[in-house]
Amino acid sequence: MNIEYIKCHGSGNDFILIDEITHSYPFTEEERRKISILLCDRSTGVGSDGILFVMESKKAEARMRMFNSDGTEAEMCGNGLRCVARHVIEQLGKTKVEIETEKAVLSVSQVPQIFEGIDTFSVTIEPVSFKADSLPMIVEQEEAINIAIPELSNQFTFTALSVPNPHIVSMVEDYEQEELAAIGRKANELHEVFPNGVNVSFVRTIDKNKIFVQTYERGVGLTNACGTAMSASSIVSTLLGPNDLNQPIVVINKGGLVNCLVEKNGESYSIQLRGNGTNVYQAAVEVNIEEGVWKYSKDPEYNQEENDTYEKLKNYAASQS
Ligand SMILES: N[C@@H](CCC[C@H](N)C(=O)O)C(=O)O
Repeated sequence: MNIEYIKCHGSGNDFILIDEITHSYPFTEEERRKISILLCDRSTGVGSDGILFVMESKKAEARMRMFNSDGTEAEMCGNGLRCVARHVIEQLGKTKVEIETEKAVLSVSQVPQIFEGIDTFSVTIEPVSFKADSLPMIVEQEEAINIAIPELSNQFTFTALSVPNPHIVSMVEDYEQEELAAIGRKANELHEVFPNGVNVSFVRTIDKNKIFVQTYERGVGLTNACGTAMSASSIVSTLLGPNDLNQPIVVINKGGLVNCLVEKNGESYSIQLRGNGTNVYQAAVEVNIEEGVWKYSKDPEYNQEENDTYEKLKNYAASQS
């Protein structure tokens, strides 16, 4: 099967975007899983954190399905949704569209640039729930806010929330990356507490309304950034840290930065996640799914200027962390 794709990223969280609206690929569910494992592999595949399948929708301008590099499907993907937002916005020549995701139809739009030269997309992250059941997380309390999870750590405390994929977030003063990786791995093996796995984030306060977030992603491992995790972390840092509702929070990550605006309506939270949706290159691959092999049928064509501009944002972000 010949598959055209765009290699894209949101804050260095990179994806293979496959447009099933302009190309009708006859993927079965099992094939989507196998293609994700085959192509996302960093040593033998194209290499990426996941695949974004852009599909027809009856409820919105398009539908996004996101598969992690281990072939599991996630309920939501914030950085990926910005890449899909850009793709659909450019295809339709609009500045605002709606995208269907597994749990909700979400508004996405093009907004003023967060950094010079960086086309910026805003995506709404909701529904948000602190109910342990919503992750699910098996715990005595109905909500797990700033609690110890001795199976994971004797040092850090965690807050659990779904946005709507599952996250636990710890506000830390300092940490070693290896500690986060070890806790992330443990959490995703602890099926008696997290039956569907969980994304694990460490949040460091840099200043008021400025945080650094790193995430061990379910189905992937440590990534440069995770959009839903930065959204979840922004909420937790308004609850437990110095950050404000309705004020843009600058979230620095290993791959760049985004802005998160946390809003509260009654008891419900939502987040406006704003950042890049960078197209790194376009290419095509010939894939034999049964044999698990692939080769380029069209070599990558890089968007040099766009990539160079993003490097400037990345360097700036590194100077801020
Ligand atoms: N990187 C994504 C989240 C991808 C899914 C996640 N690994 C999960 O399984 O929930 C983001 O930007 O939100």
